[in-house]
Amino acid sequence: MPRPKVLYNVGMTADGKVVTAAGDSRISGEEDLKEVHRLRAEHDAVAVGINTVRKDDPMLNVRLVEGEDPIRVVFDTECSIPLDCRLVRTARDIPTVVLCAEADPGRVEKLEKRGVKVEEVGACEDGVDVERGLELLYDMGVRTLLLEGGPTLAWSFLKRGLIDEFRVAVAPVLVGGSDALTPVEGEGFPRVDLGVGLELKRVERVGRDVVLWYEVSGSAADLASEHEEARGRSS
Ligand SMILES: NC(=O)C1=CN([C@@H]2O[C@H](COP(=O)(O)OP(=O)(O)OC[C@H]3O[C@@H](n4cnc5c(N)ncnc54)[C@H](O)[C@@H]3O)[C@@H](O)[C@H]2O)C=CC1
Ligand SMILES: Nc1nc(O)c(N)c(N[C@@H]2O[C@H](COP(=O)(O)O)[C@@H](O)[C@H]2O)n1
Repeated sequence: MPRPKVLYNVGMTADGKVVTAAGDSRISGEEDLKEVHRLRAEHDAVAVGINTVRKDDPMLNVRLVEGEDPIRVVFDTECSIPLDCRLVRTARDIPTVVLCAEADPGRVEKLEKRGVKVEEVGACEDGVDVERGLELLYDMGVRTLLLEGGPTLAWSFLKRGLIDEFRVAVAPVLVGGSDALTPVEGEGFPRVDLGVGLELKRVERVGRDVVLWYEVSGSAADLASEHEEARGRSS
């Protein structure tokens, strides 16, 4: 089934964290944030997991450069997105879609009254069925998706071969913290040779940050089936 092309973008410290153990995720420098807004404007939709909404209360719009706002998408298993978060409060002005596994009709009504489109796409082992969710976005006309995290949702995409490109802005700061999250969390692959291979396409200095832009090497579908086979062989 066709799905949108997915770019996963994060801001990371030089020691590999996307948020401190205490919850501060203001990592990218000013110039990179402008680039992120450019990327938002170039994509049909931008997606995050519900924890990112809870922790950051993001806007996910285009405001640091000129450009159109993308559709904002939240992967929210139980449709628990707070009614007073900024995404919901601005859903009448910027298209906002909540993809959930299942939803209470009363909750759906409250969200839809506020302009949010709620789609029940069913569940997978991690939460919302991501493959079905991407197919549905494709049916809605979304051809390009900017995945902005967080790392738990990113693992769910990655292990299914659903990330095509990875862009990381490395900030010149070390924060430590064994509980501080990295760009991809979840169970992880058991061996390095089972990991998703990347090909470096570009390195650039953006303000004080260094941006690394990778393509997933090989087709995502091939990688997903290779990983399945290899995981079968290793267990
Ligand atoms: N530095 C950066 O660029 C970024 C940092 N962050 C930080 O990451 C943190 C949030 O990340 P996480 O805790 O990893 O949460 P997350 O934002 O990835 O959300 C995970 C939650 O989404 C729901 N979900 C629904 N369907 C799912 C699926 N198929 N797979 C996985 N989860 C699914 C589940 O309830 C799950 O607990 C925040 O502290 C935020 O500040 C987030 C984005 C970018
Ligand atoms: N690229 C990048 N660098 C960082 O340092 C970040 N903290 C993030 N965070 C992502 O952007 C969202 C905030 O968006 P708004 O400024 O509110 O529009 C945040 O929730 C993360 O998804 N990204």
